[in-house]
Amino acid sequence: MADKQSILEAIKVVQDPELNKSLIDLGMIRDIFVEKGLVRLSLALTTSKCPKKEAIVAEIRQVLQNLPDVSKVEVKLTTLTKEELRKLFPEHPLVGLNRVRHVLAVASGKGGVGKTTAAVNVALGLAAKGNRVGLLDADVYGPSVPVMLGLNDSPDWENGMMIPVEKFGLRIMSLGMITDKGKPVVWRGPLVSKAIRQLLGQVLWGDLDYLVVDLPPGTGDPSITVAQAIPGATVLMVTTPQEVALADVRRSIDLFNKFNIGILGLLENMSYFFCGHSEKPIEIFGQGGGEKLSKEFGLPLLGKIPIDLEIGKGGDSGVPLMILAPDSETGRIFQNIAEKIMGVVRN
Ligand SMILES: Nc1ncnc2c1ncn2[C@@H]1O[C@H](COP(=O)(O)OP(=O)(O)OP(=O)(O)O)[C@@H](O)[C@H]1O
Repeated sequence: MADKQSILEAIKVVQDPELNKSLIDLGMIRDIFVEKGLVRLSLALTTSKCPKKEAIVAEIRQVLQNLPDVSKVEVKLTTLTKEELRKLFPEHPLVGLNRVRHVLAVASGKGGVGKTTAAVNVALGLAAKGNRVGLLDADVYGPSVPVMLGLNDSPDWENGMMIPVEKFGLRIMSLGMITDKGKPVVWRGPLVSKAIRQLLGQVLWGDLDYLVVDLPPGTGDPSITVAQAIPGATVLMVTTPQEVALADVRRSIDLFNKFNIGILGLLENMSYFFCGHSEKPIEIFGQGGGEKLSKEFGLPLLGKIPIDLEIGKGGDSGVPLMILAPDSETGRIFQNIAEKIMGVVRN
């Protein structure tokens, strides 16, 4: 006859997939009730938004229904209290960057070159390859990730921690989500550092292969302040092909080098355009900028992204290109960039 003891024994093999420990050892199984083949129990999760909760419940059901005299299993979901969490994990294991393998900070020499567009579509490209990906919009001048991804929600708070908003398979947080909407914010150094520390340290990022960070544009303090606040971040530098843009990018690269922040590679955006009347790409903004920088600094050029009206449409409609048309020519370029990044920064 199944009893409380045999139920506990059976569930012992079920682990929390993010913490890799038995649910029993974590104290997550409680209020077990057994009667005439019915098992009722509560599962206390680290967060109610746990992305794996259905999978955990399915595994509990499976192991219990394998017991000879269990016919029905009812699982009630609750969460661990703040005190329980603190006791279990003096430092919560899913908060901050503890379980983030790689941080990619997307930077640019100046504004408007397509840094956010690149950050969003590269993040989606990495997610499409099966990676767990977060996106942090740390652009103090104008956080535009919420608009590009059509997000209006504020993050939920639980036990004093922020839970990233989930969309298109990404875990997303934006400076725009923690400021009062419609109120302009003047970000100065200490305020920037504080806000970034909060976004990094108080958010339940969980287990991530990549956290893509949209840095503030330009060679000024904010991009360095933000990049410095993120331990182990490597930079993806976005440029456009024309000579006048290169001076700013050079300054930006020099600055990152000076602060010992590693640069992974370059992305050239708005490289060419197909007008529809000819097969020949038109290089509206000149050519060769990305290659030139690549040679000068010994950095790989990870991709050349064309001017594509679908990118603009995607940016305005809240549905980015990598969701609208992942297999279009430009979509395949982003897929290729994601593959190259995975080749350079492997787990
Ligand atoms: N390759 C492209 N083809 C067509 N439109 C593009 C392309 N790249 C960016 N855009 C458009 O250009 C505008 C600026 O892009 P984006 O916001 O990504 O630039 P940014 O460098 O992040 O700007 P900021 O410096 O303000 O943060 C957006 O409307 C975007 O849709």
